Amino acid sequence: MQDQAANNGASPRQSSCIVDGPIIVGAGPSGLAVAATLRKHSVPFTILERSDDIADLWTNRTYGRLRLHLPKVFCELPHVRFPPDFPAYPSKHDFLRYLHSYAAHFSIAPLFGRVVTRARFDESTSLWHVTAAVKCGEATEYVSRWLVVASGENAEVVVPRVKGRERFGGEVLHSSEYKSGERFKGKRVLVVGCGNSGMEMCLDLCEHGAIPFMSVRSGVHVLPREMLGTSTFGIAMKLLRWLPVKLVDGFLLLVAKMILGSTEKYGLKRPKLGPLEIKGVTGKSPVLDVGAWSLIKSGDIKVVAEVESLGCNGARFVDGNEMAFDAVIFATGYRSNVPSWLQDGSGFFTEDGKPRSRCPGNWRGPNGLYCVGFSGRGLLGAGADALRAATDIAARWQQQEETTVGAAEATISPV
Ligand SMILES: Cc1cc2nc3c(=O)[nH]c(=O)nc-3n(C[C@H](O)[C@H](O)[C@H](O)COP(=O)(O)OP(=O)(O)OC[C@H]3O[C@@H](n4cnc5c(N)ncnc54)[C@H](O)[C@@H]3O)c2cc1C
Ligand SMILES: NC(=O)C1=CN([C@@H]2O[C@H](COP(=O)(O)OP(=O)(O)OC[C@H]3O[C@@H](n4cnc5c(N)ncnc54)[C@H](OP(=O)(O)O)[C@@H]3O)[C@@H](O)[C@H]2O)C=CC1
Ligand SMILES: O=C(O)C(=O)Cc1c[nH]c2ccccc12
Repeated sequence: MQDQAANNGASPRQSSCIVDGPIIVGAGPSGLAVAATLRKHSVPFTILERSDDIADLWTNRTYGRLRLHLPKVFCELPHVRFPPDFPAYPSKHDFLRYLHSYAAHFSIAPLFGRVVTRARFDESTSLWHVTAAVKCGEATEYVSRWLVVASGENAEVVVPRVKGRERFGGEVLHSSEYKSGERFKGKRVLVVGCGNSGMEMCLDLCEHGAIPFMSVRSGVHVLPREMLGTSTFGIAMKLLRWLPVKLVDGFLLLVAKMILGSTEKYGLKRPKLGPLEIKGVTGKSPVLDVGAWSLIKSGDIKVVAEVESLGCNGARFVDGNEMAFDAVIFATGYRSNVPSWLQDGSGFFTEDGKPRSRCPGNWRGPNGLYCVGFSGRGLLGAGADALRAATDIAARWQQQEETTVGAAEATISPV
């Protein structure tokens, strides 16, 4: 890394350095997988990570009971298998252990505490200028030919504006702040949202003696995590090799109905598009049930309508019902933060901060821009993107090195 200027005179203080190899934004699974693959090709890199450790989402923004909900073979990063003693569905602690040893194995040392606030492409030099806020208003500009966006589809929380929220006297939190149901024992808790987070928190609340209510707006596909002893996801992947997605969805829904019964009867309408098709088209994940469904059937988890407003001690719903609650937890999902920092002149990303083109053509943008972990296919998709992006960068890096060495040899060779 080459230091360019101590301070350009602008306020706040900003230093600038040209880095060797690409700049990677984010040290989650995607950023680590890109770095590992670059390491294999002997390409240097710089990772900028806002938090003070790797895998911030998994370390700090997930609940205690979380397990991978896809079988382990679908969650491994490129080049390193999970240890053989890992369970079929590793816990978040298992997964974190793996990620730390992955980073150590490839000697990946991100620069922590660097919040990327701006990235712009300079047409005149064909270089990316990436600004990262460090602390106390200080900032550093990193300059490179290549920029890898690996900041995640789940970078920021989504909390809807609900009328009367400021009047509600109980605790309000987002699922990313929820650790365990222990402290809600005996409390009436409204969980807004019925994705995997909403479902699993309701299950956890029940198991800790709380009284959960799950507010549903538009419904969701609930699938058993396993069908006849085999993972539903694994079956779907196998069938997709031979059959179109609509047929596979039809099969999954038929078996789900046989195993779970009708979900509509309990207030969970199924979307019009099938579970895999809707995941591909909108990114909405089906719920892979790990136990909440039977508690919905037994009435321990109560399904309620969309929230209309909050009051001092409870909520009003769009169907006119009103109920008292001690706490409200928004399990309303996440969003990308790319639009807040990437100046994307070419419109490669949408306003939602996801690549405009669909998988598999979504990992490479113009001008040395790459995008890893935005294919809506979880860790499996992140690993595939990482391999493609890092291999492409490595080829260009090698080319550049050869040109530079060639030019240097030409300069020093005797005439
Ligand atoms: C609760 C939960 C459970 C999940 N379970 C599964 C599962 O079982 N299987 C599966 O396949 N997928 C799962 N997912 C999907 C999840 O997106 C992936 O597992 C994985 O975390 C994606 O990795 P990533 O590196 O792309 O993003 P992240 O893990 O979100 O990592 C992005 C990193 O970028 C950093 N960052 C963001 N913005 C900036 C910035 N401006 N400057 C600097 N750094 C920044 C973040 O701090 C973070 O460390 C789950 C998601 C959630 C929320
Ligand atoms: N064990 C595991 O592996 C787990 C994996 N995950 C994954 O993490 C990702 C995020 O999941 P999750 O946190 O559940 O988020 P999701 O985006 O999947 O679900 C959000 C939920 O909140 C609802 N919602 C959003 N906005 C509003 C609003 N304004 N008013 C009312 N309801 C609203 C949505 O309803 P609507 O459909 O109407 O918009 C939906 O039910 C997913 O990929 C998921 O699969 C999460 C937890 C556990
Ligand atoms: O946890 C998620 O939502 C994931 O992104 C993993 C995932 C990728 N493809 C899927 C299809 C069905 C269910 C989960 C996933």
